[in-house]
Amino acid sequence: MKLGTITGGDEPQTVTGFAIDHRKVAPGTIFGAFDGARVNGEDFIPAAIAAGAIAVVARPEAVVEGAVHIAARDPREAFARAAAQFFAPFPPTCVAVTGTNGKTSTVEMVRQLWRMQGHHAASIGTLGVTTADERVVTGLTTPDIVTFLSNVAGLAREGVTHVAFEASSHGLSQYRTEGLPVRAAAFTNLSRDHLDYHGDMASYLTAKLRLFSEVLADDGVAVVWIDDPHADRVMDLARVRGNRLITVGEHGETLRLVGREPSLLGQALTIEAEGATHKVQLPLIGAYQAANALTAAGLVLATGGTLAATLAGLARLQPVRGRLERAVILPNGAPVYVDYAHTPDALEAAIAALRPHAEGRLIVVFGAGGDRDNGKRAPMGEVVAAQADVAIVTDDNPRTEDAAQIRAQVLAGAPSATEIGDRRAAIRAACDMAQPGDIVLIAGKGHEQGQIVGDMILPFDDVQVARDCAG
Ligand SMILES: CC(=O)N[C@H]1[C@@H](OP(=O)(O)OP(=O)(O)OC[C@H]2O[C@@H](n3ccc(=O)[nH]c3=O)[C@H](O)[C@@H]2O)O[C@H](CO)[C@@H](O)[C@@H]1O[C@H](C)C(=O)N[C@@H](C)C(=O)N[C@H](CCC(=O)O)C(=O)O
Ligand SMILES: Nc1ncnc2c1ncn2[C@@H]1O[C@H](COP(=O)(O)OP(=O)(O)OP(=O)(O)O)[C@@H](O)[C@H]1O
Ligand SMILES: N[C@H](CCC[C@H](N)C(=O)O)C(=O)O
Ligand SMILES: [Mg+2]
Repeated sequence: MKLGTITGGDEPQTVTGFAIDHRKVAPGTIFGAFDGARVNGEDFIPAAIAAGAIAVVARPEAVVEGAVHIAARDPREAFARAAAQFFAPFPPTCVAVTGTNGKTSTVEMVRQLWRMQGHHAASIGTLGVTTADERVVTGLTTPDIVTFLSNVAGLAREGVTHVAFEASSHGLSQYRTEGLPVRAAAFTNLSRDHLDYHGDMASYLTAKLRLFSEVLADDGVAVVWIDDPHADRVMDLARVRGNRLITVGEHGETLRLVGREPSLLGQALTIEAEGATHKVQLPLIGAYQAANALTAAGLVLATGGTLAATLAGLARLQPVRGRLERAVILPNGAPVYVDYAHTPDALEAAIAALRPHAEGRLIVVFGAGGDRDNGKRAPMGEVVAAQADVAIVTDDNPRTEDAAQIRAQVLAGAPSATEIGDRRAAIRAACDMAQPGDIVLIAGKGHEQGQIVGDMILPFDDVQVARDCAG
């Protein structure tokens, strides 16, 4: 059904659009008034109506005068449903990925695998909206519901039939990715992050599980990286709802990873599937990239891909921007890698990925973001202090916080680390100390193009800065 008109006033009125920010309301808009982390959207209802809103989705107790009040206990959910009716149709095959780490990598790999199988595919997430032809940056991992639905509908109009999107925990708890049928949903892993927003690990997990308990279609497929300790929770939900389950990993039923041999430019995977043993040369390094590749393969199998084509596709995967990306090789032969690790678990995974390739030392430059979970800072320091040979603590998007204080909280977990606040100077110091056989890892910013200080975004690209050091 297409939502075209709204009744409740004197006569039906034509709906022209949806907005959750009163500054984006035009005549004919349906406005969603949500209580947020900073302000209460209900305070902007009069301004939205003055700007032409014809209906307002808000809690029953909100005051709506001069427009239709669509009252709902959970206005975000009700708004998402209505907006989806307005923006439909969507591509027939949409899949979602949640988990603390690996969402961006997995959706990008799914997009690539689908494309290799001849589909018109796109991915949406931290890197923006990516199609075969272009990448448009949106700013958030999961954009707001209006941007999300209009983007997905726009892709359908362009002929895209397959979309893989990231469902962040923030996005799931704020209903930013609702309303379209999700044919398959994947879980990568759960570890510490975002507790500033969710409070504790149990609530953080609950937010992620909503993808499986509510968002995944009744006849959808749950794809699970089974080696994560929280995988059982996802599988329980799938069993209760009667969803088909695809499990991947060392304990996987569908794709069982029985061997992983690092090679110079990638790794040889041995996978048991459909009663046979398959060898795949994955052109990406690190256990974590193998995990994401298998999860992506699970999603492709869930949406009609054959085993043969999907496993063959893994051997042709292109690297994901900013994820163990080799930025440069220094004149003395030491490589410099850029990775988006910004949690303790991710740092451990990135360091473990590079360790087999380092004949000498592993030198790690890292920091923690401001206005984000401060409880992850010391554990990030601990991981690097324990796993790397040289640790350099620097700044990574201090935002509105005091950068020196963030560094001190990281250093609390890595007391012997070197502190160099200026990120460019820190990267230069790491490159200067690298000897032949060493590896430099610059963690935290990956693909990011700026350093956020206060409300300014100062241009900054780890890859470019590393190249400057080499030249
Ligand atoms: C904490 C958080 O997630 N905030 C997001 C959330 O804001 P909120 O609902 O709490 O909004 P609010 O600012 O309190 O305002 C409440 C309501 O009033 C409306 N409003 C507000 C002001 C005004 O003048 N007029 C008006 O109508 C707002 O549009 C909103 O609907 O909804 C907004 C619109 O969707 C987001 O822009 C905003 O993201 C902020 C900027 C943010 O930094 N979010 C980060 C933490 C985030 O979401 N990150 C995850 C990544 C996680 C990961 O991948 O690891 C992501 O998915 O991107
Ligand atoms: N499966 C995994 N297991 C452990 N660590 C991982 C895994 N996948 C990725 N990582 C680490 O997390 C970093 C971010 O990866 P990616 O961007 O794919 O995750 P994400 O879930 O999209 O992150 P974000 O929440 O910021 O959007 C990588 O650079 C790597 O260090
Ligand atoms: N999606 C993550 C990205 C963190 C990247 C890191 N560079 C930082 O700023 O902490 C977040 O918003 O928490
Ligand atoms: Mg991401």
